[in-house]
Amino acid sequence: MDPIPTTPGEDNPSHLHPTTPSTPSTITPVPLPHLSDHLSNLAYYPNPLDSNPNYHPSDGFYISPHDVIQSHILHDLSAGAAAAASPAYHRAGPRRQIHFQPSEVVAAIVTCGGLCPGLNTVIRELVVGLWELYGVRRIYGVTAGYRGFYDGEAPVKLDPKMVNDWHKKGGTSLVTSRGGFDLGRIVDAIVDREFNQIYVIGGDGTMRGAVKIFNEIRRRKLHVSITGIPKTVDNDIGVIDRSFGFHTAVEMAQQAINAAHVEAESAVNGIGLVKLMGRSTGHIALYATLSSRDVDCCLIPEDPFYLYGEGGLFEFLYKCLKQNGHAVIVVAEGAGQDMIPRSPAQKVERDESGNPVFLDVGPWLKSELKSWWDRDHAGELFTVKYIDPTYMIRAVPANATDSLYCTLVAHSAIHGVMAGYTGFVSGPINGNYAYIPVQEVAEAKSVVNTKDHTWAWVRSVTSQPDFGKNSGRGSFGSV
Ligand SMILES: Nc1ncnc2c1ncn2[C@@H]1O[C@H](COP(=O)(O)OP(=O)(O)O)[C@@H](O)[C@H]1O
Ligand SMILES: O=P(O)(O)OC[C@H]1O[C@](O)(COP(=O)(O)O)[C@@H](O)[C@@H]1O
Ligand SMILES: [Mg+2]
Repeated sequence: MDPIPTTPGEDNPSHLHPTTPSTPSTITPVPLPHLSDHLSNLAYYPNPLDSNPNYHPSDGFYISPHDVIQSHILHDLSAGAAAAASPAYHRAGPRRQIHFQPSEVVAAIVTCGGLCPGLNTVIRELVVGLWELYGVRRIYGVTAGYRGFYDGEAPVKLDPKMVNDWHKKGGTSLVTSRGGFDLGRIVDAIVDREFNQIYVIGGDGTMRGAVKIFNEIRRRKLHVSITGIPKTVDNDIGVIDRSFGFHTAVEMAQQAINAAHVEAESAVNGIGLVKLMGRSTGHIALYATLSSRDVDCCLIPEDPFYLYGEGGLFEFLYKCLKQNGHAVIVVAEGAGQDMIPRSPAQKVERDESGNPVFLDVGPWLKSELKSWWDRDHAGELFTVKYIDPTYMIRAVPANATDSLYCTLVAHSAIHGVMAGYTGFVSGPINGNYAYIPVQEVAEAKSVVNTKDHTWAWVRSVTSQPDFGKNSGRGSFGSV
């Protein structure tokens, strides 16, 4: 493929990079790193989609640097011009000119951190997309997370035939791991294996690692693009609307909540207690509660609760039992951690990636419930049925909605990397796919906002106490 000469105009490769829009606008795109930031004399080529029989690129097909997505689409018009000033991100999608010649691409795909429904779908779509859209033939899977770059099995050569049915399987066929982030050895391995496109699929920790790799690539002035594809079953990554796999996990959680409800309803003073994943955020618990409608109380890390006293959990539950004969509680694994007694060693325990290791809130709460009943209501029948679906909500293939997301996010990543962008993440912002600097994603965190309408909605469907308002009044004050 012949390089494109650099002539002024819309097709000038300099337009692949953020520029000042031709019409004055109050919207300034968030700058997106590009290989040309640290390398000079890059060549550009026509996009092979021009000659792909399945595509007929017409006006508007290719995304220009002037196509942006605003992060805030809700405005208070009384705030005047200031209302429109919110970060705008470059829109994801194919560019008219690409920087990588497909025959020179050596792509590496790696999955890191915990599982999430859809991981295998993203891998499949990266392989098929690189192969079919751009004609890339050298695609490798790095096994067992970041450590796989320099340790263990050699990268596996991937092709569409091999990954054909991966989307039907939960987990990651490339295998994943925590820890094992050795920056120097990872970048050395990238150089040794001549990888020039790195697709990193992972959560917040993975993105922090990707920032470091990106910075090291720039420091060494390597001709390597790196991109992050955000994966988090907890939905704890900021900037993007949500991660793939989150909706699937919420859907899976319904089975546990339904079972807890049936058990609770079928007992005298029955309590169904369900613990759901969510290390430091309660998104899964919240969405599972709202979609179920059988939940009486949703406990999340963002809304510290207490057990005894006026306005506390037990007072509320007693009311539920007297009114309805049963109650269903959903608790996120990160909730109530400050109330669970722990040894000094447990206080500082971390997993291999440095994440805090939590004590199990489920059995603790079950035991507290029993102690409360024995203490305050001895002689009355009481049952607690505890359900912990743990890995069952994430070790499954993606549902249809998440599957579509996986394809769109994988293709977005490919188009961006082929255009020479680097150090970025693809993800939906207000329903449209955007490119976001990986540094920004690594620093952003998505937590449940207990001041907004959604949390008010939870409280209105559950009628659970406003623990924040009442905090300090119970014998386990919130912290
Ligand atoms: N601050 C960090 N710097 C570099 N690497 C990190 C950092 N935090 C986590 N990692 C690495 O990213 C990978 C996944 O992190 P982890 O927290 O386990 O999962 P997730 O990415 O899903 O949040 C691990 O290999 C871990 O060592
Ligand atoms: O897979 P492990 O190491 O048992 O960790 C379980 C944790 O993984 C999570 O699914 C989150 O994982 P990530 O940080 O990889 O997104 C949490 O909900 C849960 O606490
Ligand atoms: Mg994480």
